[in-house]
Amino acid sequence: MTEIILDHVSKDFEIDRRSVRAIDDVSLTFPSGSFSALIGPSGCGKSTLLRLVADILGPTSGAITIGGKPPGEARLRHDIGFVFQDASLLPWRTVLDNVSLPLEIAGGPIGDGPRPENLIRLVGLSGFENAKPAQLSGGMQQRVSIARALTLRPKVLLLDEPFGALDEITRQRMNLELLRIWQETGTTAILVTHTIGEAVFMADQVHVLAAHPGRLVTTIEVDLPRPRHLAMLQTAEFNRLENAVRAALFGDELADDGAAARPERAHG
Ligand SMILES: Nc1ncnc2c1ncn2[C@@H]1O[C@H](COP(=O)(O)OP(=O)(O)OP(=O)(O)O)[C@@H](O)[C@H]1O
Repeated sequence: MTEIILDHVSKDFEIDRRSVRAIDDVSLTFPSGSFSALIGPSGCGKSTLLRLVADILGPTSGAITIGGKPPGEARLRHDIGFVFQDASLLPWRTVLDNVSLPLEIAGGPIGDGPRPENLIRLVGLSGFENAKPAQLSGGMQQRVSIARALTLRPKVLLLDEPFGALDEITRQRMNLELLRIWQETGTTAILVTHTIGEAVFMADQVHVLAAHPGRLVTTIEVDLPRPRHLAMLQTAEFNRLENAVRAALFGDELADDGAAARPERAHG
């Protein structure tokens, strides 16, 4: 069981000797093996929240548990895989050597962890084991970084806008691949995204955040069946869910825009 629980978590940063509240009293549960999305305007604390779960940062107040234990323990057990927006591969190492890097740092395989060659196959890069990052497209580089994040068989996969820099078509393909990999590995996944459709397509729950200070607005349950298919993007149910996320993101602004677009009616 790798349920992630945030219990009244707040995070302050010191900027110019001033304290800025980045996360304000967020309580969230990410069920074991679920796929969740975090969406919200720039500065609402999405990346900070992921970094708190990954134990890169500590909360100012409140508590976080991963499978009932503090994030520091999960990190030491290599239970957390992190994929960043930038693939951040080592340019002088081959695909295989980049994927193997966490094993080298950890000093060898952890239990019955997957072999790097198998992970490269899982992310669809068989035949590119000896390529250098510069010889790969952006999408292929992100596949390598996903394989690298899975090398130590993490129970938690944190994804900070992993496909933000990719074109729409590649992005959709990568999302489908990511869902396949997630279902095969059974991790608890949290995806940060700026795209409403992506959040709905990928997740079981979409958590909508607001900024200044970063806080939870609402959670939208996505009950679309799995596995997800691209055809679902065109269904009325998908549209309804997108609209629900949009309404939570924009709130009253949506209604105001509607009034502004109908000035003649507004004036009778
Ligand atoms: N290391 C830091 N030091 C000081 N302030 C920080 C630090 N990291 C984040 N912040 C502040 O915390 C707030 C939330 O930042 P964060 O990067 O988590 O937001 P975000 O929702 O991921 O934004 P974006 O969508 O633009 O990436 C911002 O006001 C930011 O300035």
